[in-house]
Amino acid sequence: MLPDYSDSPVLAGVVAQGLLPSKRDCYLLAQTVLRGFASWFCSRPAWTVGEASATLRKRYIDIQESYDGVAVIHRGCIEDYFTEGGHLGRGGFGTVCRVEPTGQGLSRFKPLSPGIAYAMKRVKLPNRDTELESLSKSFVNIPMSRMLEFLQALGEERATREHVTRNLLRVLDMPQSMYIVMNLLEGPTLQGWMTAMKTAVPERTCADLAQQMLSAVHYLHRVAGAVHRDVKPDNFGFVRTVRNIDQPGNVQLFDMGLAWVLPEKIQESTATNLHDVAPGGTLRWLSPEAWCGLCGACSDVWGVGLIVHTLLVGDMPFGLRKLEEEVQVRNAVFKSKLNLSTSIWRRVSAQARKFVDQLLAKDVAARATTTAALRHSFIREENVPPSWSSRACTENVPPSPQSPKVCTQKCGGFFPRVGRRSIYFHAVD
Ligand SMILES: Nc1ncnc2c1ncn2[C@@H]1O[C@H](COP(=O)(O)OP(=O)(O)OP(=O)(O)O)[C@@H](O)[C@H]1O
Repeated sequence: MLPDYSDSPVLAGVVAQGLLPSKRDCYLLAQTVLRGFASWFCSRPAWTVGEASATLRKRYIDIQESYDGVAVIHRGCIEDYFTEGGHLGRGGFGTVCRVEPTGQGLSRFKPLSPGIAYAMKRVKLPNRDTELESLSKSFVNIPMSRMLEFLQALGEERATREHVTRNLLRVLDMPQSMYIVMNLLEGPTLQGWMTAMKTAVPERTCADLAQQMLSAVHYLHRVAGAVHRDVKPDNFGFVRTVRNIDQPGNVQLFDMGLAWVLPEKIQESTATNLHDVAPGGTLRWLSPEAWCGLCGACSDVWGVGLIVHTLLVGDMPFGLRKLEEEVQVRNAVFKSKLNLSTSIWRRVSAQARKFVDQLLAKDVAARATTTAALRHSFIREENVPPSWSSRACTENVPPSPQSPKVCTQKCGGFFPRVGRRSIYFHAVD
């Protein structure tokens, strides 16, 4: 639709006075109309639902025929199916709340069970192709069968055992929103837990958490056939409330918002392959290859490596914690060397150091695959010392300027809270 220019001052003045327009008025009028047309023409793609966005909607509509985990409803009647029971969190892409299915919800959506509370995330469906770029463009490009395999893998009970939050249902509320119904994580996020920690984590606990995180990304790569692209402590959550630092319990990987579904599931032989993807992730948690617009299974391994480094010594490598600017972070990732021989690291076992070194190899060919990492002696419990990894080093970790509340007021905070929000950004060449 063309914009309405009838309220343009030139035209309004001419019409109001009942005068014939002068040559100058005609000239101004023509200019206004031309300018209006030009701006309409330039902004046109932003007004239309792009082809890719429309394809995505159509794919979900088609898939509901063959898969119980996808359903389409119209005109905002989600409240008929779910009762909201409190806000759980908000991210850059949506809000999450606790819900329980109503009787109507239970009879309409097969994957749900009575008497169980779930987490439900509301995401705005992309209206433009530009928004789709960083979100789920891969959904549009892969064959339908792969999209279905991905959704099914996230919906299986096995996902829970492999430390991935189970996505039971995607409800498309046309045309605006999508609701993702997941198993409810009752404990804090890994970042929340780390931030509230008064002291360092025992090495054995670090190994246990590392095993769970690797198992999650391994499942996503090998069974669902996707790369997560946003592995960070904010995207792991404890299934239950944490009571014991030695055995904090099970964590699960959630937030598949940036997951990139690949045409083929990843195997050991393709675990170091890199794919050309739309850039996306969280600044300090980006792998070296992500800065070049590339991504693969190894990029998620890098994310786990950063988390394990932080768990073991209370700080991120390469001085990342203190960096704010995109260019500084990029330089640190490319130019700073991984230093595992500082005084704080000398308190950590040799196998833990080797493990971190292999996960944070900048060259993807040298970086451990998930299979190799899961077989590492650090992960195997009998080899991990039960000692505190670096108990005496709390004073070396200044409170993060980004979380003064948690770090300074509550407990002095051992772990920094850094770089929380997922972003789309343009990688520099
Ligand atoms: N299954 C769940 N159970 C309990 N809480 C959850 C669950 N999923 C998400 N949350 C809460 O909601 C918050 C936001 O969720 P999520 O990270 O998926 O949103 P996002 O928009 O993708 O965020 P980000 O910008 O960090 O990528 C989380 O930090 C967490 O606290």
